[in-house]
Amino acid sequence: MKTIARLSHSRPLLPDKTNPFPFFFSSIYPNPPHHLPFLSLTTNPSSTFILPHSMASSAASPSTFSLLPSTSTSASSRRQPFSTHLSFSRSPVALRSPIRRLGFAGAAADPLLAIHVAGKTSAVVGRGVRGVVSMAKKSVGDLTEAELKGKVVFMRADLNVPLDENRNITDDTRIRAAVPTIKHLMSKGAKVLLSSHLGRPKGVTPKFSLAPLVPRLSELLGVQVEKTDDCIGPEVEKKAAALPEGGVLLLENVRFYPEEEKNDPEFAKKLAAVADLYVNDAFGTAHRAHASTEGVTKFLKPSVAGFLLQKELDYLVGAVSSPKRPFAAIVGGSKVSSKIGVIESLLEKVDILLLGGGMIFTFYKAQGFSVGSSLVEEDKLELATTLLAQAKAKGVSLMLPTDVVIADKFAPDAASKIVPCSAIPDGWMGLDIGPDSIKAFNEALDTTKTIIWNGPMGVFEFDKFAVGTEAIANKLAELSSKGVTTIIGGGDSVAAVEKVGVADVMSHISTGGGASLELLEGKELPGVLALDEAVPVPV
Ligand SMILES: Nc1ncnc2c1ncn2[C@@H]1O[C@H](COP(=O)(O)OP(=O)(O)OP(=O)(O)O)[C@@H](O)[C@H]1O
Ligand SMILES: O=C(O)[C@H](O)COP(=O)(O)O
Repeated sequence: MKTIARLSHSRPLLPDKTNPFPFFFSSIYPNPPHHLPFLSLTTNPSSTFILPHSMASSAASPSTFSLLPSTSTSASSRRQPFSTHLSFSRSPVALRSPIRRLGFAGAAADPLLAIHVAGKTSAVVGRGVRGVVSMAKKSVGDLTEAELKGKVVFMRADLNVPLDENRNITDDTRIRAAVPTIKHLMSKGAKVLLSSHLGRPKGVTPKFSLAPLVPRLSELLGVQVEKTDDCIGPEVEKKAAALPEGGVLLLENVRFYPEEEKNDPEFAKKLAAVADLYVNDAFGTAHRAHASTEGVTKFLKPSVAGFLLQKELDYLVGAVSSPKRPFAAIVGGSKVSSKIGVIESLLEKVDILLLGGGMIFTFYKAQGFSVGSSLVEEDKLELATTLLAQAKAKGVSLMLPTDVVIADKFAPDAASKIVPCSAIPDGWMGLDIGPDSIKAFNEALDTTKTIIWNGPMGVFEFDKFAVGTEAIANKLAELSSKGVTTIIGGGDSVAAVEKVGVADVMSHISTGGGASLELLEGKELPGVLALDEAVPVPV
């Protein structure tokens, strides 16, 4: 990960397979990675946001916003392809109030930051900012050795990894991501009860057992991990009592009990029964108010955030709340309906919004274009028009692709051609963004300092229609190496980035699909909210 290379720790902190986030062993980030949004931003409240010359000049001209076709309703004017030039109707100075660029001091001004975790407020101390208090969550890194040594820690991780038909792990990312927190606890002499769900079982279902994870966990942790056949009850009590300091006990799938997802307090109490304290590192499940993510905090004190949870929030909340600007979001995927909340929320934050994937055809149709047999959500046409108007009103440069790759059927071997987005023939469907759009998107991205990407640009599962998605992945990789903060938000976009082989280059790849979406929508995550507050730090 390139982020690591930039650290200025006095000791080498290089990532390896067992420790992808070595800098999180530092409890208060003495020298956090400088490209994290909250750290690279100025703390001078009177500073002026300066746009590159070309943008600043267009900023002076609000009327140049023209990413949409002419508002004329005449058929001929409507059939012109979209113009996609960039423009900013905001005044550069008024882009964001200064407080938004104050890193974690912005917590008081931005509710999103109120759910942040501890460990970095010191980064802005003494830089001329006064009277603002960070409302952060307590981190496992804040606990002293005395608070951990010999203590039984109930640690919730998201070890929901994909398994093949032979129950071999096909992607161990989530296991590796949990390792730094587990190792930290081990090194402090804690006894770790590791809890997770796998899949969505209805009752006890052997194929959803966590047993296949034991060898890989043991290998990554360098100790023999023991496993129980249950997650509560006498077996857990007995094995927990026999656990040595630094030992790890993997509890069976917590969702074998329906009480887990019901957040049943009695069940939460049983989960907590043998533990002294709680660490939540399950970012991927933090949007669920379940017994092991939320309920258990009522019975265990302290209840703190693990390093992975902390890192996810650092990037996803930090980037959205206090981005280095210009800040762009790329939103793709199949449906507008699944991304409405994300788009609406991002319109409040970003300077540039690029839309791709299946959802664009709903926007085209809303503008009066014929879209052939492309994916369209008829009941979202009005919404699409509203979103375009909202973008315009907020001065966000919203870009839709100007050309698309169309196919005669939804299949990997379909016949295909490139057409302007206004000229999709009947019987053809758009399955990718075209080369002109890729060029325009790349040019827009070249101007940015922070990029969040959620959702593929096309049907990337078919090689023929993966060009747009792969081009964006490569562009983000290139920009990452130039210091742009690049954040990939879960699910298919992560799969695409991995397919291209550039995952390691990105600033942050989220381990949470649903959780990262909810966070980007501005929703509060119950698994984070339930954790203890850090001691307020005046900054
Ligand atoms: N033009 C298109 N027509 C139909 N389906 C498309 C098109 N472009 C992309 N898709 C499909 O969209 C799916 C992803 O959409 P979805 O809304 O699930 O995104 P997502 O999974 O939420 O993204 P992420 O996981 O990154 O958040 C992919 O399977 C892809 O094939
Ligand atoms: O895979 C995920 O997104 C998380 O593990 C959460 O799983 P869930 O959607 O089944 O709650």
